[in-house]
Amino acid sequence: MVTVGVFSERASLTHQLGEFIVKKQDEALQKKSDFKVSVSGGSLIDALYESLVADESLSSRVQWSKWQIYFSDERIVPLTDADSNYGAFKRAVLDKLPSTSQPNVYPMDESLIGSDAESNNKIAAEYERIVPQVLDLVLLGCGPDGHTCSLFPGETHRYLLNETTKRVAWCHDSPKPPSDRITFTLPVLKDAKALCFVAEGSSKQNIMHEIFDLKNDQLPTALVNKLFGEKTSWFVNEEAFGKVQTKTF
Ligand SMILES: O=C(O)[C@H](O)[C@@H](O)[C@H](O)[C@H](O)COP(=O)(O)O
Repeated sequence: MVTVGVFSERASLTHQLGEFIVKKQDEALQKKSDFKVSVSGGSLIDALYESLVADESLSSRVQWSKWQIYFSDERIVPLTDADSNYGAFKRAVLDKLPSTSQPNVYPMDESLIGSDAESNNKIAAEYERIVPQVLDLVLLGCGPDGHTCSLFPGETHRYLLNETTKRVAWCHDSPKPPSDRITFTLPVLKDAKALCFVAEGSSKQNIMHEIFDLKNDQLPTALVNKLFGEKTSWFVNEEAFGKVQTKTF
């Protein structure tokens, strides 16, 4: 069963999200010397800033130097490009941390960017090489179409959901620009210890209804709930959850 927290105030959502992440960090650090986490792009990144940097009661408990940070998906653009997920995370979070308290961050190798399929496949393969088998926590967004990572709904994109060998794959036709991306595939989510979605705002109402009431597992997000529900948590606000009827997740 999926765990869902619905919040009326943004500050409570980001605080509880931060508590959740710090708990996962502490659990990981009780057993080993690092916390392996991946982040996604989109509005999640601002929520992470609010939770882990701006929230003073939490920021002092984040042991950044023990974090190993990966990207659940990345757009194939230079890391300084406005579209880069690494770039967005750097500007919102990393640049706000003191130089003495920086995490280890593993961005895509931008030196491999070319303009053909071969270089895009190589970028994915190289990223797969550095992503650990087991992540302690995978942080995910949910698009208004029900995508997560760069796993999109629909037949055109099924090749990514069906991927069982490649753990990181080239997404060559993303309906959300830019078109070329790399993305974790389901095997990475399967092996991770915990998965956590953040979804906010009224633009998510229809898709939340499809995911939680209709349980339409053609949607990658609903499929993640179905396959990995026991280790999946959602942090949503009341606007996003406005049309959801069910109380059993
Ligand atoms: O690079 C990306 O596009 C993201 O990783 C993507 O999967 C994102 O998480 C969702 O689209 C939700 O984004 P919003 O929260 O901004 O709607």
